[in-house]
Amino acid sequence: MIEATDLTKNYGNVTAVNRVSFSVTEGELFGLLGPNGSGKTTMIRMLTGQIPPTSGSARVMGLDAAKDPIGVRGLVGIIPEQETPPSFLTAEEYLRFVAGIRNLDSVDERCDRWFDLLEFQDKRDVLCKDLSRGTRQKLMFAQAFLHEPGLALIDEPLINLDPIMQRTVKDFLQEYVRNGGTVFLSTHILEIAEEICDRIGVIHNGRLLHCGPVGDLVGSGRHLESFFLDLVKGDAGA
Ligand SMILES: Nc1ncnc2c1ncn2[C@@H]1O[C@H](COP(=O)(O)OP(=O)(O)OP(=O)(O)O)[C@@H](O)[C@H]1O
Repeated sequence: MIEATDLTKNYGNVTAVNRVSFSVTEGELFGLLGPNGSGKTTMIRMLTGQIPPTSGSARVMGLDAAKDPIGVRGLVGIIPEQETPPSFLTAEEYLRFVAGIRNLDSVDERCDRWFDLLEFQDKRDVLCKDLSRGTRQKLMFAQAFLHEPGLALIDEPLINLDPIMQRTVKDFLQEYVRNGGTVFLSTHILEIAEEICDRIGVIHNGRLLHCGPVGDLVGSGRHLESFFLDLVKGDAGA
């Protein structure tokens, strides 16, 4: 579903992502972990064709993300970091707007499913500008999955959600991959990765320091936190 080869992004003289290669296969829940400023958002932006790489390439669902960014965005679901829905639409109007752009059928059923699943039926007629941050995050979730994409790329999925809703979203993501979907998420919350991811990549200063199954760490009796801290601190001191 994702094949990144030597992916690199420079912003002026800052190298945000530095020759990163990895792949994600169908049905995987892959987590990209890294401290603040390590390159996670830049990586997701390149994978979704929002910004071109400086060098290297990314194939996403068979398309070159730099050469066919619109094609990629048509196929995948995306929840960008800190993005909020348009302030002048209600929650339902926004979902219908997305459904229209994506040319979806059964729009009533799709909207109802998401208002029910994430428990915000009572907010469907509220203007987005008047929604709480958590409810806006729910709406961003709904828009990303409305077309039932084969691959979803999510930047910090659980930020702003209360523990009950975090549980709902984690359960949903795990069921989604059990049913053949693929998820690429970025986070600096290690517990999320440890709990739900099949495989993790650890990025620091734009470089991928590690890529492997979470089960390997658990099997070796290590906690992700100590593994992560050793990797990142060791790299900082290198
Ligand atoms: N548009 C930009 N122009 C210049 N530098 C940028 C730009 N976007 C990101 N950077 C820099 O690139 C590096 C990686 O940033 P990025 O946002 O990808 O990290 P991140 O891992 O998502 O961080 P966080 O967890 O804090 O969201 C940082 O040094 C950041 O300051």
